[in-house]
Amino acid sequence: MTRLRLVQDDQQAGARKPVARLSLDGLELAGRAILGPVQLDLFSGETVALTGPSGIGKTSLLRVLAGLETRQRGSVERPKNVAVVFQEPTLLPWRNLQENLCLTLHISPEAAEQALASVGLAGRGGDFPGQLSLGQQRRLALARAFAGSPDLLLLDEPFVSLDAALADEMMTLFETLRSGSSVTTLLVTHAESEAKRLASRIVHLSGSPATLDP
Ligand SMILES: Nc1ncnc2c1ncn2[C@@H]1O[C@H](COP(=O)(O)OP(=O)(O)OP(=O)(O)O)[C@@H](O)[C@H]1O
Repeated sequence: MTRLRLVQDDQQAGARKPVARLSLDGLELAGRAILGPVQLDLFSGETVALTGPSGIGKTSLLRVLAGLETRQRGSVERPKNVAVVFQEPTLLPWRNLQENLCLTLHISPEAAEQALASVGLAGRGGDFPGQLSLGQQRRLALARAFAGSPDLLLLDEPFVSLDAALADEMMTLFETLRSGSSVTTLLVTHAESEAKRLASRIVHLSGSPATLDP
């Protein structure tokens, strides 16, 4: 049985009220223990990187936080307005870019156009997702996440399998969008360099048996 351990730098915890709080006793999927006891508080405006080897349970933890996975034991507190960006952009292929933004975020066409412009897609609102490169689709997915002004942003390896130049461009874009917002972010990543560049705090999912280091 895989058991997991979360090593968390607790310096920032203090008495502040977290924006999101995960108090997990465990998560079993298909009869297998995936996650053990995990306590994770996310505080206002911070970007926390969640790292760990492949298959350890990073995406599962993110899904629990997002409310997409409900089979866990334990409690999750999250704000109302949560945005999730997955590895693969999840755009509606039969809707144009402007509709993709307006329909999912309930924002005006003008706000949608502004969001498109913020990621270098000005004037492309009438195009369909299939007409975009993967890099452009990923930029749009990021723009959509920020355009909804989320209180909590959950990113699941949004820069993975991009060439180095494009990954760098995406990270710069993320930094720009984040600088105009007070969003609290959890970023799942394999890449130490990415975590160091983007995160104010790094937590590491690892170990067997499942325990939580102080
Ligand atoms: N719906 C599911 N049913 C059964 N097992 C699952 C399910 N989803 C994930 N798992 C298993 O849970 C474990 C953790 O998967 P998860 O995707 O959370 O890991 P990860 O750390 O995000 O991996 P990677 O870095 O490779 O994306 C894996 O062994 C996976 O096979």
